[in-house]
Amino acid sequence: MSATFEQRLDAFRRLDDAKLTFARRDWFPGTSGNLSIKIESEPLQFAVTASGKDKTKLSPEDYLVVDRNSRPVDSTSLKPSAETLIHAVVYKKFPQAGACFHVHTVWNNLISELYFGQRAFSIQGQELIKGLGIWEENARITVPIVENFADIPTLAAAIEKVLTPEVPGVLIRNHGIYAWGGNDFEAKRHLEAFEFLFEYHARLLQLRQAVVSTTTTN
Ligand SMILES: CSC[C@@H](O)[C@@H](O)C(=O)COP(=O)(O)O
Ligand SMILES: [Zn+2]
Repeated sequence: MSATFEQRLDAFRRLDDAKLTFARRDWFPGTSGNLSIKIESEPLQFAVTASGKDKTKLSPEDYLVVDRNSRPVDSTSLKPSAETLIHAVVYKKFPQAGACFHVHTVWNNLISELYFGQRAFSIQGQELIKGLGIWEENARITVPIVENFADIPTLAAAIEKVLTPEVPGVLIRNHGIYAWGGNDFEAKRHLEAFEFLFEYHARLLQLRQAVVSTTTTN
């Protein structure tokens, strides 16, 4: 059965909210980024941003609904995000996921490049790890990093291989992050927590370097 008008409207409104919040933070440079919200699990249907749009703006042609094969469920001139396949991979792997957000930021790109050698970025003992829903004492998280394959099915397959239920996100080298959650509120919280951790860690490295330089030159 196809999503009802009310279900679509609700998903589109939630996407508007998320999009404007992230746009205010400059998380969509150069039309980058894509967002989705699940509408139905069985059969899978989700609302996703249309490809190539300026995601800092709202228009009546921002979103469309696609099926588990990333194909539009209605006849439309809109093209789903070029990376819709990645959203579909997340929803298929994690049936409890209800929203999936992708942004390109300088901090997530820096971390993805710095730690690509290890294919993962780990961080421990930072309070914002709780923002990922991980509450253990002195918790350590490991975010997988995949190569930025230009071919989207190849990229989606690489992502599928490294997805883990422990951490609701994956970095793509010199590209950006995909973060998801049970609903849009949770996916946003996860994305914000990841971005905080990336920026914190990158700035810490810079400051440590500055301290080392000061102490060695004085
Ligand atoms: C314009 S650079 C970004 C794109 O190549 C892509 O990575 C992206 O995030 C947005 O693609 P889109 O098809 O608009 O969803
Ligand atoms: Zn992208």
